[in-house]
Amino acid sequence: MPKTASDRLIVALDLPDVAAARDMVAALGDAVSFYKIGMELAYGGGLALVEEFSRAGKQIFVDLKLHDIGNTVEKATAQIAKLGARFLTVHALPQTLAAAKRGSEGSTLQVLGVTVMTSYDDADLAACGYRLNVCDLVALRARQARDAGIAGLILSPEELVSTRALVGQSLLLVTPGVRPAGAALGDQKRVATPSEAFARGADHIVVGRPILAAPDPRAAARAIQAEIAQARS
Ligand SMILES: O=C(O)c1cc(=O)[nH]c(=O)n1[C@@H]1O[C@H](COP(=O)(O)O)[C@@H](O)[C@H]1O
Repeated sequence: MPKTASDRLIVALDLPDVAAARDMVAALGDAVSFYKIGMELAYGGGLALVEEFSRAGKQIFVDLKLHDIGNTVEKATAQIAKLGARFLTVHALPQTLAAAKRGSEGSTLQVLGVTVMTSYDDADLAACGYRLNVCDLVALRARQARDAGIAGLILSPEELVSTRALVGQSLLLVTPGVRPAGAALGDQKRVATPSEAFARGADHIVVGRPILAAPDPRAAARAIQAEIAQARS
C-alpha cells in the first residue's frame, strides 16, 4: 500500500508518563498516525499504550534498542511482538539481529537494526575504541542486517544515499536526526531537514522535540508532513 506523508512521519513520544503521552496524542489528533514509544515513556509505564494506541488505529514503533545475549533478545522480542507493535529496535550486531529475527518469527513485528547513534560522530566512535569511521561502520552494520534478514535500519540522514546503494529496497531506511530548517539540534550531530532526508531516500523519519516542544505540536507535525509531501512529489 502506498505510504502517505502521515505514515512517513513517526513522532517520538519522548514524554515521562502515560498521561503526558495520551495528552500529546490527543493534541496531534488525526494529523499523526505513527508514534514511537522509546525508553523514557516505556520506563514510565508506556508499554501499556502500545495496545491502546494500536486499537485507536495508530501504528506503533517500540524503541528499546535491545542488546543482550541471544536468548534474552529472542524472548524479549517475542514479548514485544505480542503487543501488536509494527517496529522494534535492536542494536545492529550480528548475534542480536539474528536473535531478534527469531523472536519476531510468526508475528507482524518488524525488526529495525540501530547502526550508529545519530548523536555520534567519528571522534565519538574513536573514543569508544572503534577503528571504523561512522560511514564504514554504518555500511558494515547495513550488510550484516541485510544478511540477517531483518526489516530495516535506523541510520542518520547522512548515510541514506550510500546505504540505499548498498542494500537497495531490501531494507526500510528509518532516520532520526531530522530537523526542520533553523530548529535546535540538541544532542543530534548527524542531521538533515525532512526534505533532505526524503530526497536521499528515507522511508520514514523520526521526529521528537521539534514537534513535542513546539507551541502548536499539531501545526509543527503538519508543516513537516507538507515538507515530506513536497519532497516526494
Ligand atoms: O532509535 C532511534 O529512534 C534513535 C536512534 C538514533 O540514532 N538517534 C535517535 O535520535 N533516535 C531516537 O529518535 C528520537 C529523536 O528525537 P529528537 O532528537 O527529539 O527529534 C529520540 O527518541 C531518539 O531516542
